[in-house]
This record gives sequence, C-alpha cells and structure tokens, in this order.
Amino acid sequence: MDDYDLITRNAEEVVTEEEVEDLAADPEGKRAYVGYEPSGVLHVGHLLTANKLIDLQEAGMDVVVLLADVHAYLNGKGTFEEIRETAEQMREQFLAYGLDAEQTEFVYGSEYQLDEDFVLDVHQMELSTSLNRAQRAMAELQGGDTAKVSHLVYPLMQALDIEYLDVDLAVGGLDQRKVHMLAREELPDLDYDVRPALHTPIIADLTTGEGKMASSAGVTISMEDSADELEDKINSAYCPPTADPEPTEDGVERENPVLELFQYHVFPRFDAVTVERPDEYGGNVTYEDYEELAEALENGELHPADAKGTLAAYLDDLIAPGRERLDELRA
Ligand SMILES: N[C@@H](Cc1ccc(O)cc1)C(=O)O
Repeated sequence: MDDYDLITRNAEEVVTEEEVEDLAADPEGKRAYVGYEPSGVLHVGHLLTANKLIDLQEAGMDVVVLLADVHAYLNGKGTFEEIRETAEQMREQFLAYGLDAEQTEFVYGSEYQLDEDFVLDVHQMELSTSLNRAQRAMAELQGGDTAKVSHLVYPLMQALDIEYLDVDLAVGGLDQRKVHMLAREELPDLDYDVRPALHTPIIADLTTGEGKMASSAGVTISMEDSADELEDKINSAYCPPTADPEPTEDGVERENPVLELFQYHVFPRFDAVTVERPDEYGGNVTYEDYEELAEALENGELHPADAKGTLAAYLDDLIAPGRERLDELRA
C-alpha cells in the first residue's frame, strides 16, 4: 500500500484529495491531530479515529491528541476538575490501545486556549462569523438541547486549534465535517493557512443498523466491556447476510454494523481474521481482507452467527489492554 492509500484508507471523506496527495508525497514528520472531549471511557467512535491515527503513524506522521477540556466544558460536560480527571484516563487508554508513545503528543486545550493571543483570535473570528454559520457548524455535535452561546464559540475555537497546534492534517469523524468546513472558510480571514481534513465513517446502530451508534443512547462498545458483555452485544447485533441491507419499510437507510466493525476496527489492526468452526460446520477459515469476509457472508459460506462470535473475540483482543489499564487506574 502506498502512503496515500494508507493515509486515506477507510476514510469516508478526504478534503481535499489534492491537498492530501501533497501531504502523502512526504508524510515523514508531518503532524495530524484529532481532538476529543474528555469523557472517561473510550468507546467505538474514539477507537475508529484512533485506528486512523495509527495508520498515519505508520506512514511516518506525528500525531497530536487534543484532550479538549475547554471544549467539553463549553459543551456542558461537567466542572473543569471533573473533565481533567477523565482526560488523564483517556490518555492511558489510547496508549494501551496502541498509539505509539514516541510519536504521540497529548495536549490539553487549556494549555493554550486561555492565552491572550488565542482568545483574541477567537474574538476576531466571532466578529467575522454569522450566528447562523456557527450554529450550523455545531448542529451535529451538540446534544440537541437549545443552543447556548458556548455552543457558538465552540466551533470557532476548534477551527483555531488547527492553527495553534500547528498541524498539517485535521482528522475526525464525519460529524466534524461542518466544523472543518468552517475552519477552511474562516482561517484565511485571520491570515492562517487552510489545512486538509480526513473524516472517518460513523458506525451504524448495533441492534438496528440504522442511524449512528451513539455513546449516549442504544448499545455501544467501550473499553469497559468484559469479554462476556462484548459477546452479548455482538450476538444481538443486526447482521443480515449482506453488506448492503434494504432500507426499512419507512425508507430509513440501514447498514450492517457487524461488517462495519470488521472493516473499520478489526481488519486495520490484524493481518488476517480466522473464524474458528468445528469441522462439521466447515472447519476454520482465514480471511486475508475485509472484502473476502464480506463476500463469504454474502454467499452463505460464512454464517452470521460465526461472524459475530469471531468479531466479539477480535474486539476483545483490541480492548483487553485498555480495560486492564482502566482497572489498574481504578484500583
Ligand atoms: N468536536 C469534537 C471535539 C474536538 C474539540 C476541539 C478540537 O480542536 C477537535 C475536536 C467532538 O465532538 O468530540
């Protein structure tokens, strides 16, 4: 795989391809970042962007993880002290999950976002950004309650992070795209450069295949799950024998979340996936890549129940080090 393919694999959107091609021509030492509102325990959404960061490290890039304590505060996630405590736990889980300690810089937002130059830049951006524009940028990130003034400041600060962290690439889930678009529009007004962005997909709801797997509602997978819990959750997942399920009767799009988890979580981290089956059910079988596995499910060679059992076991492998670290921290 060449560097461009590695940098962009599994990305749902690349903004712009040309800019990322330039970056991929010489990725060594270039900086990429993801920001996270500290929330204690990592879940599947964090791990998906972390997988992308691991790809970028493999391509030679340096990675900045922003522990966005001020953003979490603006989004009503608790007192500043509470937020900072959960941020420390997150750092530990990311390292246990497989981010390279040498190539990862963890930065708290509060280390620079309260400095005069940053605050004045925020205010300058407030002057040039309409209320409507800021609100649209925030719409997908905020819980749906009435927007507060803090929710309008939030995306402006996120846009400025790209400049202040001096990164060459912004990474986030697809829900960050509006903020990244705002950054592309607004940063030049402050004489700052536009930087490219990569957006990872959002996994569908585990039990229905509809909408998004959310950390707040429905079933999610997190660093806290025991092997048994993982097995239960995956066993009850929606998994028709196709990568492209029919929409519901009401016309709601559906995905196959079991296949999505194989594609975005398992295959990026393992060279191959082995399904263990008794001989009477066809014996063990190894898939070298996601497409091979998806095809086997589609044509009936792989039963959804076997796919699920295998998925749960691989996810458990991925989660176990972070789960142990959490246990140690809490002991
Ligand atoms: N908006 C991100 C968090 C974030 C904050 C600041 C940033 O610079 C980047 C990301 C989220 O929804 O979790």
